[in-house]
Amino acid sequence: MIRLEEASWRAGQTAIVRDIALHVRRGETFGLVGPNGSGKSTVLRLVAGVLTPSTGRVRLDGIDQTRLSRRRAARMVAFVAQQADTAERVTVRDAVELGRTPWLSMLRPFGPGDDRIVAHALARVGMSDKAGRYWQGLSGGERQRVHLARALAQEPRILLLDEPTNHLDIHQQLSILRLVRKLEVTALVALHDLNQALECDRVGVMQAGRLVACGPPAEILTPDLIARVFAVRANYLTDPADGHRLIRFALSED
Ligand SMILES: Nc1ncnc2c1ncn2[C@@H]1O[C@H](COP(=O)(O)OP(=O)(O)OP(=O)(O)O)[C@@H](O)[C@H]1O
Repeated sequence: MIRLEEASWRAGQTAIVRDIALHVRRGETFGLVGPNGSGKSTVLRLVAGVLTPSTGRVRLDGIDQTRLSRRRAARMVAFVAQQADTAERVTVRDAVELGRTPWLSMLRPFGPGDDRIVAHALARVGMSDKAGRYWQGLSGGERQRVHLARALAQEPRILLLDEPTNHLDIHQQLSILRLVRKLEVTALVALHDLNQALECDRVGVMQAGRLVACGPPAEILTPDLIARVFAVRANYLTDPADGHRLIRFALSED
């Protein structure tokens, strides 16, 4: 469970996110949407503990994020940031094995159980056949999937994903989102594609550093809100094949 209590973060004198009150329930997949620069990544970084709130609080399963030891936080939360990088001379398997680090110690070295978890994580993102490849030679989408596999190998209770589908082909986009929804984790996911956001349990909408709406996607992502926040015209269409609803966008002036 993730709870932000009136959390704000300032860079110098500039408020980047303000008074964010947000509760992501255990096991829920929560989509965070908003225009470029509205503060989505900053919220994720506050939850990850990369940033500390200037005012307010972030609680993870009831515990104040600032009171968690690094090791405990690393067991609890996995964060896949945008444009995350990795040392170049590692293989895909090495990169995913790093996800096991918070669980290892002198008395609990890497063992067959960890090997199985790593193999399973690679399989879940469809990268088993590339486990021996070097990071350097991977495509953008393959790197993205390896980062997700590392996060899965971490076996976190909370998964933070910053635009996980960017770089991915359409099959991978759909399968990664389905995977995240199926996982028994609390997932907070920053997304640009509002049709993908429709598949989340709930969504939060960021605008200019504030959370301006929060709730079930079909109730929140109305044409009116989309026009106000994203400055585009939105129409809901229904797929005649299966009745699935989707949004079509156009510039307001068209
Ligand atoms: N360390 C910082 N110092 C100054 N400004 C910052 C800092 N971090 C973020 N910002 C600014 O805060 C705003 C919010 O940034 P953030 O990355 O959270 O937005 P975002 O919604 O994730 O954007 P995008 O959709 O483009 O990824 C941006 O205008 C950004 O330039």
